Amino acid sequence: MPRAILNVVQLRSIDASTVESFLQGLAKERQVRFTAQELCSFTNNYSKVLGSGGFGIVYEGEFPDAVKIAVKVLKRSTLDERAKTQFMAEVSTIGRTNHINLVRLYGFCYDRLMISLVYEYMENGSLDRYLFSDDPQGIDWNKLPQIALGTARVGRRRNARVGSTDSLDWFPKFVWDEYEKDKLATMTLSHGIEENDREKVQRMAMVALWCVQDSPEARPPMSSVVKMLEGGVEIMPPPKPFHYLFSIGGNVPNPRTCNTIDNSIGYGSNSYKEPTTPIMSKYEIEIASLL
Ligand SMILES: Nc1ncnc2c1ncn2[C@@H]1O[C@H](COP(=O)(O)OP(=O)(O)OP(=O)(O)O)[C@@H](O)[C@H]1O
Repeated sequence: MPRAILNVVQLRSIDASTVESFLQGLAKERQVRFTAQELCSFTNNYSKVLGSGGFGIVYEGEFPDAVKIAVKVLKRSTLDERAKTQFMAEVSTIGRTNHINLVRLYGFCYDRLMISLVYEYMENGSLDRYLFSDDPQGIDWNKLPQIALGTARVGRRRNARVGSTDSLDWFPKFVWDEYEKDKLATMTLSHGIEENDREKVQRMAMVALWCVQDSPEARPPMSSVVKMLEGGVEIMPPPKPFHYLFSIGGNVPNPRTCNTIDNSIGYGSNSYKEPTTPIMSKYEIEIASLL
């Protein structure tokens, strides 16, 4: 039978209800705004808690087509400017991000009763569970650089939570102290890191010290972080971070006079000035590359 006729026969065998349900499925896929009632039904009245974070509680749920979801209900008490900004930043990524290393945001609810974010469900929970676990079966030193690299690849901007100290935890300061004393190698040794992983660990520590510079301007863009983590470029010695910790009132290093990592890894000052909207310039997450 000629191919064209075969196609017609095959098309005819698909009945109208199949097409209708296919179209309804598509329409559903595009729904990004949900009502509080819909979320209540998807989560079976918020019956299963997956965990909680700084902004609220995360519940397990399921769309009517059985796709599993995680619904983060933002706490009313934390709905200050910071939470609202985070909400808008997250919502602004809908439809713009599709990356293997990013949890997909399916949609949101924003109404009188609640503000929530609806995410793709992660079967294995969150990364921090593995990063901070003492389980020897956890992540090894081969996997960790891959995770760091994957994370760096999805971002374009610098690590720029200016003024935020919640993630410093003083381990970075300890790492700096060791680095300054030229004792990074000893530090890796004392932490039981095996010989063949030490170079990787030291490289990651150097990149991390660049990423936690006081001044956002002094931090490398993610494209450079990727190159440094990949090992294709020499990592210049990072300037001293956390100046405010070392000397109250001390001078924050001037990024323009800091050690010019720019030249060594080939990014110029132009990349700092891309035109974006204010919300994007602060929060944009872009597909830097697909693995
Ligand atoms: N998409 C998801 N799939 C499965 N579990 C999730 C998902 N998102 C969050 N969780 C679970 O809920 C917990 C809390 O997540 P949440 O994002 O609120 O915390 P967080 O990472 O501390 O973030 P925040 O910076 O908002 O406080 C996670 O540790 C994880 O166990």
